[in-house]
Amino acid sequence: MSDVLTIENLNYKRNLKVILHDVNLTLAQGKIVGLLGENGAGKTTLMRLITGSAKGSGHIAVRDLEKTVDRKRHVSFSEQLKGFADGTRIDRVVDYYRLVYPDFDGQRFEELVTFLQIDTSLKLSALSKGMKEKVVIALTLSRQVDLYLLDEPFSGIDSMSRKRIISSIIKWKPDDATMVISDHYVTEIAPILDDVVIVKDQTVAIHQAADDIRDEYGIGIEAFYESLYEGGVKHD
Ligand SMILES: Nc1ncnc2c1ncn2[C@@H]1O[C@H](COP(=O)(O)OP(=O)(O)OP(=O)(O)O)[C@@H](O)[C@H]1O
Repeated sequence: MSDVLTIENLNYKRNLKVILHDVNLTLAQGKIVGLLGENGAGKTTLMRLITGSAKGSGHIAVRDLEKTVDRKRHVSFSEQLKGFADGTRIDRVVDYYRLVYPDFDGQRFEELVTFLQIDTSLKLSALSKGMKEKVVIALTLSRQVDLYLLDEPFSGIDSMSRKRIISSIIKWKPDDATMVISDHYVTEIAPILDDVVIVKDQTVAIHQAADDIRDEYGIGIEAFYESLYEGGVKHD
């Protein structure tokens, strides 16, 4: 399996404050990756750096391509909806996606809309937080790319909808694409994760296969994650 994402010696400061330092991370093709860390750890920033909407020093390559324009072409990032005015109808947003992203798959979007029970005639302003999140997920997953970045897709989402979203991720993720999902909670996504990446102390502190964590420490992902904030993990 080849690598989808390679990050080498990435550093990023904002107003002289170090936000992320010495980040090294390689993600293989076909994985579902949990990007975990507490509030303000730098998860969103890391995603912005990957797409090129934030610029740091170091190297970031998606499918060996380093130029921002190439990276944007191969990455579908959930944050992109932020640029639309509140009065925009969902179907107008979809028109925009069709126009701007040649890889946008309208058929796949229709399937997701049905599955996630979205009414596309509504304006963004008429959507609840959870509904908006579903729209973002449908749009993000409807592009055909190598790397998907979902930033906290479960915020404001009730538990039935969470289950649906998790099912949609499994169902619509292309086999050879990699999906990074950021969250503070891991309970619900833990069972579907292949890899766990933890951002702590302004860097990627841990990147391990989920199965290895279970084997090595004899505990689940959630307990492992929590133990990092309680003075480290203990081996069995
Ligand atoms: N626009 C900004 N201006 C100044 N500092 C910022 C800005 N955006 C983020 N930061 C800082 O960068 C750091 C990382 O923030 P980021 O949003 O990436 O974290 P996060 O892990 O996604 O957090 P959360 O889980 O709360 O969304 C924080 O210290 C935050 O204060």
